[in-house]
Amino acid sequence: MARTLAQLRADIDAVDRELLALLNKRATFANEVGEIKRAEGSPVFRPEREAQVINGLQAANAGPLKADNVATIWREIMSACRALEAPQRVAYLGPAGTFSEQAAVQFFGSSIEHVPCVSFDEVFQAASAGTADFGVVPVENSTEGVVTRSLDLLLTSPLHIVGEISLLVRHHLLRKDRSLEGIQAVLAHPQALAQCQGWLSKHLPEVERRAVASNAEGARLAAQHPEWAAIAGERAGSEFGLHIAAHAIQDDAFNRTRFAVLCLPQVLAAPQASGRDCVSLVVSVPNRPGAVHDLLVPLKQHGVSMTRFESRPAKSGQWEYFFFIDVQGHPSQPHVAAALADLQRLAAFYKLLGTYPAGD
Ligand SMILES: O=C(O)C(=O)C[C@]1(C(=O)O)C=C[C@@H](O)C=C1
Repeated sequence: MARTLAQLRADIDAVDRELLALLNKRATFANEVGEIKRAEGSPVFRPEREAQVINGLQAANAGPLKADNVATIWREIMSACRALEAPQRVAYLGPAGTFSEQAAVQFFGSSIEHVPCVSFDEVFQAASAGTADFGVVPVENSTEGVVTRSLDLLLTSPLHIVGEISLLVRHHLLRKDRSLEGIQAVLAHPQALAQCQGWLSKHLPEVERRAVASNAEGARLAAQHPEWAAIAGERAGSEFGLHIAAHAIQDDAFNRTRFAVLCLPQVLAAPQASGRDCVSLVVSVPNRPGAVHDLLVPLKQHGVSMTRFESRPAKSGQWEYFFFIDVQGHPSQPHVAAALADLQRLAAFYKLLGTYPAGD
């Protein structure tokens, strides 16, 4: 005979008690791991280990839970266990409600100490000076291309990249009012204004577009000025009590932003190989014909795939460029190590930005 709702709920309660006991048992082990790490002076956060745990569980998952849900649940479990070992302070472009905050929480789980900053420069500063253990900054958007300030800061910063996360970015027009009537200015971060320019030109062609330090800052101001609207995500809307006057106004429905997770090498050295890794580097070449082509030859020769190639002016006034390159693999793999060594030999300037488990 089929069980009743009350019986099923009693069964769920019993399973929850078992899960709770098991989770606490797991947390006790993590605490012990924390003691060993403290004695060794080794880092608490081990992204490659977390990636292995999640990949292993997804492979073993018999369902009906979906693989994505397994990842989300264990990311939170490991976040809570990590916080017991030592709280991890994470800097990002604030205030509360930004996509950067969402990226930080999605990457580290919600058991972190938030360090909201007013600019990307301040995020780099916080993580370099030790006010935060990690920094999270956007590096690339699928509509607008690279986030130039982040790349410029990476070039000279002592921080290195230890992880990446990509978010689907949906921008809404947020306002005290639900209508588009009487809007005098639209406030957002310049990146968001650029990502929504098609919609703005069509629906609010006469309205001033005002750049502010972050989308959440725009939302905060729009909450105080009913004649202003902000472009931001849902998180910022609920944070500041705004309505969505127009939904998903970004020009590209699949608009994504990739964030880099940064820290000092003393906080966390390059993560070990997770099985699906990425290496980011920046190089420059002498200003002569064929130099860029020559630079890429070692990658082909050693069978290393390049997933990104971006140029930034070197600001020397000489039409010289820095090239930001991502390749697949880990330097512990001989073909990757050989390609990187050749690249380093050919480049006038070479800086390894980081080696980390590849994001989604
Ligand atoms: O295995 C470790 O090093 C742990 O500290 C345990 C644990 C986990 O909860 O599984 C927690 C934090 C680390 O980032 C990796 C994994």
